[in-house]
Amino acid sequence: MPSQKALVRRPSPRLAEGLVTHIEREQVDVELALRQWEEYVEALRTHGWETVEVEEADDCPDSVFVEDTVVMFRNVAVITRPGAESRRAETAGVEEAVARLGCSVNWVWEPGTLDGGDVLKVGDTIYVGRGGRTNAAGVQQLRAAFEPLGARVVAVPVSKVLHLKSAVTALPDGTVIGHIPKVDTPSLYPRFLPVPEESGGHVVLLGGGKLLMAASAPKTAELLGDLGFEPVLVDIGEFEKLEGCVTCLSVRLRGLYA
Ligand SMILES: NC(=O)NCCC[C@H](N)C(=O)O
Repeated sequence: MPSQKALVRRPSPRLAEGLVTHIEREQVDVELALRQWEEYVEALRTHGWETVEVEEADDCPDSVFVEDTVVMFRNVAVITRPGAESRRAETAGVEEAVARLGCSVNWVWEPGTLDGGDVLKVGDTIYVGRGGRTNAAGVQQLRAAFEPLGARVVAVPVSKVLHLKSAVTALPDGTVIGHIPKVDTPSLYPRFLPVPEESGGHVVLLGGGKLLMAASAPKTAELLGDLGFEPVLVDIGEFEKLEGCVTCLSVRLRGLYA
């Protein structure tokens, strides 16, 4: 069976100070967040993923959103240069973790900025959101890293939400899903399915037809269940207060050369 590892990172005690850009700040309950994180990790494990914890970064409030710090394609990890300066210190621990797992490591360099939340892979197509956190140089550097490996990098504008994957993700059959009011250009995707809730646009593919989704999207879970998928719901309410989604709490590594 191919290696199925997922990187996760325990929330910082300073989580409540995490960045908020597009929504009103609400008080975060750090203890509840920790319990929600543990349940999220448990859901990954239950569905066949070996979780690997990146060393905690207690001084980085947003470090739990580990997806933003690294982008994987096959065995190659691109360590990002997060668009928010306050998040740049998060990358060192992630770099160490992926190197230890045997990944080939590459980097986004100044003046490039890129957040992993802006990168959506659908087969060999890599959509990259050009928005508040990812700039044109970041997009170019991602192209340079992954196109020689056989990927097609497609840049898409993001203006309504924090990251591309705050707007859209993809089902196992490649259909892109999103809540229309939050999606800049749905016509960019060859197959697009509108969903009734904003957080319904976020799915983590667990394998087979199983989809890890936020409990805040019950109508979308019903819609996708009715299409023959198996939603697995987790409550990530404390992370949603900081513009986090199910996708951003892990990085799945499927192409490890090990
Ligand atoms: N990929 C993601 O959706 N990441 C969420 C990051 C939330 C964090 N508070 C931030 O603003 O960077």
